Amino acid sequence: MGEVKKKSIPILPWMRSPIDVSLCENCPLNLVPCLDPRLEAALENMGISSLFPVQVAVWQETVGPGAFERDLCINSPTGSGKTLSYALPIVQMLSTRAVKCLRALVVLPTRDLALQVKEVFAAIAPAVGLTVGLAVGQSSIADEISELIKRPKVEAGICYDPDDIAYELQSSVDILVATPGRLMDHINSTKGFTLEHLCYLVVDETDRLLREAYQSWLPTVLQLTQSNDESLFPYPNSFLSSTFGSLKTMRKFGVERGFKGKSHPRLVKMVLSATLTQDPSKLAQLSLHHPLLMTMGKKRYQLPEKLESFKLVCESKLRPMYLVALLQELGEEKCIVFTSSTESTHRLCTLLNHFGDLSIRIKEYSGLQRQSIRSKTLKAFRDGKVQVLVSSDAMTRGMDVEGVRNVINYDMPPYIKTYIHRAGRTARAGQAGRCFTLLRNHEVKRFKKMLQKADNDSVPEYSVPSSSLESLRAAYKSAVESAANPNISTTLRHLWGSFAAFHSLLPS
Ligand SMILES: Nc1ncnc2c1ncn2[C@@H]1O[C@H](COP(=O)(O)OP(=O)(O)OP(=O)(O)O)[C@@H](O)[C@H]1O
Repeated sequence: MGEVKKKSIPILPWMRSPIDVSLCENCPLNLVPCLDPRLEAALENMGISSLFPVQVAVWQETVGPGAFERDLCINSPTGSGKTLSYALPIVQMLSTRAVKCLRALVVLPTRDLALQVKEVFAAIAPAVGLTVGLAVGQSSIADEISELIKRPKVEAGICYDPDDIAYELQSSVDILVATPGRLMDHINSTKGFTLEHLCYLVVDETDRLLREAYQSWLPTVLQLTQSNDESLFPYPNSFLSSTFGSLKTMRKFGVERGFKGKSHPRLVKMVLSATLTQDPSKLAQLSLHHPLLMTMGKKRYQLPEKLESFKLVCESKLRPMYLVALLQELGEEKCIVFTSSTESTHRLCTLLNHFGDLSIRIKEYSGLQRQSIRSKTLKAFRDGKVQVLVSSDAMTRGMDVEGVRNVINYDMPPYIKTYIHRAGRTARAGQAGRCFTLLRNHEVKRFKKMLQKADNDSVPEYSVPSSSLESLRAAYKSAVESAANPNISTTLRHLWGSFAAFHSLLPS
């Protein structure tokens, strides 16, 4: 029997002729056409003096001659400035709005990422009188509602039924940054929360958001923002509420300014990723209008220009020692260490913290932790009080921390996409950075093949001095031995299970 050929997914026709963002150059702010001077000043306050290529290209397709005619799919490397590429045109377009209502929705997969993106909007939107809200479940739902919905003043002591005044409730925000779960909570049960005026929908980290259904948030948002004649309901309100429950977010016809000759603006969609999916069935979920693909260069997978990749080949049992030796080599530089799961993150971190005095502050950053602990850790890392974060993939995608010079893959990433997102925590915004991957012998070939997908044909080997390794043996032995102590915690005993085999390698 002949070899079974892997079925390749056909590329959608519009994906075959992308706009090459790498043909754009940085553009000084004073040369950006139509940029509101108040936004120019806000950007300068952020330390930004010119727009990056992806920002210039998106500006041209939105505020510029493109005039938001097409939905945009932006596939541009990690750290290339995708957040501002959508935040700036949206804020510019909304700067002339007369009435406050929710007009832009940005959806991100994690709370930390949403907080980060909100900060970018918050740095520019107030300059033109716009308000940005957050729906991520960081505070109680009641607190979030009071941030998002403006309630009419009520005479002291008079109780009222919110249903009676629902028509008076207004949005307190023009732009909302949300995670899917909390967004659905507000759609389903927050009185006065409506998507009927929504003009812009941004789906950031698209491939991850499309992979996980999150209570069907996307079909719900698309359904609630459809403009069609049916939204001119001839039915009484009682029918509406019995049919749709509290989903009073039907888009009204003609309530907004016209858009390109139409009586109602189309909902403009912008979807972004450093590893955008090409899968037609996934993209179909977005119901894109005449989509335009924007990519950096011709290759599907791109690593940041100034990223250097290295491999360290070592025996499985010696990896903790190699890791510590490498961390010591890197000295004070901020570093993120990636493992394959939250469990191994926890185990590795526990081991590192029992490694004697390393003079390196190392912290775990994991989805198993409470948000308050994670936020504290991230702040300490940003402030330089912690040098090394140990994490698994889910928590750090899209994370932007200034000064991260190194990324270490303690466990080899399973896919090139994973490598790109991990490595992309360094070498951001045109800065240099290094990504080290610890490999076992049997992984070397697979790793080489994987990196070839990102046009990286040869990854040099990085060797840690054998003297450093030698000097760590005793500390490693005692960490392993303390793990064997029956009086210590289950976690350490678990570690002992993993590392007991290493005993034979230790000096007697
Ligand atoms: N025009 C600019 N000038 C200087 N710095 C910028 C500019 N635009 C963005 N930056 C900075 O570049 C960094 C990366 O930006 P951003 O987080 O938007 O990247 P990204 O493309 O979304 O990356 P990822 O795919 O990893 O999420 C941020 O620290 C941001 O402040």
